[in-house]
Amino acid sequence: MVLNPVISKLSGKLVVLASASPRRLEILRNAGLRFEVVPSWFKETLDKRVFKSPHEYAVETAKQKALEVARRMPVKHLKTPDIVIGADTIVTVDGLILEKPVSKHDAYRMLSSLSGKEHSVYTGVAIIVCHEKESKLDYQLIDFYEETKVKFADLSEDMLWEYINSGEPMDKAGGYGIQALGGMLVEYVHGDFLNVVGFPLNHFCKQLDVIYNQSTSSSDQGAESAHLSHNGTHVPPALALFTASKLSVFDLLHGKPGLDAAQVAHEIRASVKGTQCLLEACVSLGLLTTSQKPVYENTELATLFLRSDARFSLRGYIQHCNDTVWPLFSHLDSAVQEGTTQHQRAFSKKPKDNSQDVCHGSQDVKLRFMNAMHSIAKVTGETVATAFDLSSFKTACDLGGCTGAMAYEFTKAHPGLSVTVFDLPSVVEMREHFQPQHADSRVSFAAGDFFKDELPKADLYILARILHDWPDEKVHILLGKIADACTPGCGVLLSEIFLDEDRAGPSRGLLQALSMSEGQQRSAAEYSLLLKSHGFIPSHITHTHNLLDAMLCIKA
Ligand SMILES: O=c1[nH]cc([C@@H]2O[C@H](COP(=O)(O)OP(=O)(O)OP(=O)(O)O)[C@@H](O)[C@H]2O)c(=O)[nH]1
Repeated sequence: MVLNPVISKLSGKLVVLASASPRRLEILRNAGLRFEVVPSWFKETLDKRVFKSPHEYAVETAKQKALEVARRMPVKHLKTPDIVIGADTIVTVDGLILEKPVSKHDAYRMLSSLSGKEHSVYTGVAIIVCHEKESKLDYQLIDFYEETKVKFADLSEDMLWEYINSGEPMDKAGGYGIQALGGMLVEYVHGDFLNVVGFPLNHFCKQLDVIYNQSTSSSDQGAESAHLSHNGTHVPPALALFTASKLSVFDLLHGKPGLDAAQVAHEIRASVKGTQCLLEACVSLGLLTTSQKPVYENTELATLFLRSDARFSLRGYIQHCNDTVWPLFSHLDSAVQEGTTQHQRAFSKKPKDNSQDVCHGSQDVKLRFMNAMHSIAKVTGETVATAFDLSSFKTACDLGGCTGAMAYEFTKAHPGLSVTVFDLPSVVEMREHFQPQHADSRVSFAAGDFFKDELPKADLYILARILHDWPDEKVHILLGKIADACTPGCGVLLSEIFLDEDRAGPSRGLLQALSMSEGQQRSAAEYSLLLKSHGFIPSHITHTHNLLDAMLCIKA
């Protein structure tokens, strides 16, 4: 019997479990999944110090385990799997990561550090969806982690050694097996039990659901996805999101959860039939939930990211995508044929660069653009600001820092740092429209054009989502100006999407490049080369699992 309908959708596909763990095999078999087991040869030796948090280490290890198998199979097994699943379980206590013990003494060290305390168990999971393209492996990666808290009773020396001598600890993270004798050591478990055993089944099924629903909604011509379109053509999921956001559906349902379609239609002044279709589409995309009646409520995702007043609201960015990015993409065929941006076709006007748009656009256009940048900076700011130890820098300048949302994250994370936001006069003028999350006198604003004017003096220059907008010639002008303003020891903190070195991903960067703007997406090595040519030596690079990656470079 298969309880989860998504598991049954995988029948007929070559699903591979890249794990030698008998527990993972059992958990997935019991769930009705049919798969082959190909244990990964990836050695679990990643440097733990480069990960900001333990779960990032577990996710990266899971990803490397799965990728090793996905890459090996077409060569050694002469078949390309459809899906490869990798996982890695770790235990953390007192800031330390515990994996499988290497000896009895190591098991003793681990178990005695857990005695009488609560600890966290993280399992990182990577799902690689593989495709073969011109006999090369092309893949989509989905990764996630689950945390479970476990408390151990006080363990006497006798108990500890008896347990260790049973042999059970040796192949288990943290040196215990909760599903067997180790269960006797445990006072309580908060969270998913199977996550401790080695595989978060519930979270996995939810992720499969997302993958399955996304792929059906983007490839099926089924009645449901064609529902909203009058001519019966396919409606991309993004349009339902854009429209619901524009009509303030998520704000409405946050204030008044549990309205039916007619009530929502009345409030947003739309037709009942159209609203019904829109709400149903949003449910299918995981943005709304519905009940038997049927009435509608925001999902957690919508509450976190789609409300206007949410801390991480993406509403400004969604509106920018709807009004500016989407019209460009609706001429993608011409963009690809001509290799140029489609401003002329989409907006009946000549393309302008970003700065000109912000300088010369109407008040509305400027505000919309700033809103979009503000949304992204709020969502990514904390991750970028905390990516590196910046304690040696006292002053920073956030070039093109717009509303200051990123700068406020930097001062919050680094008590000794002051940040000057440097942006075009028209942007600095309008920043008052955006309330900072907390007042901070260490953030100041200066107006100017970073290509033409003198840059404010600083120890550290922040370039977050700036360089991808420009071709190499312009990047050299800007980096040259920064280099002139820097003395040895000063730094550049660059934050962008870093493309894989083989340019096989991530797709969010490659898809963004399709807008054919003046700029270009680059890999970490390509950015490093540009920076090195101005005397900046990369000291740390991090792939953050948030929208942006980051690199810290120091002036030699
Ligand atoms: O309570 C329990 N906690 C943990 C386990 C088992 O511990 C291991 C964790 O190790 P890892 O994630 O590195 O996985 P491996 O066994 O080495 O297999 P891979 O081939 O996937 O690397 C895991 O087996 C858990 O099941 C347990 O059994 N109980």
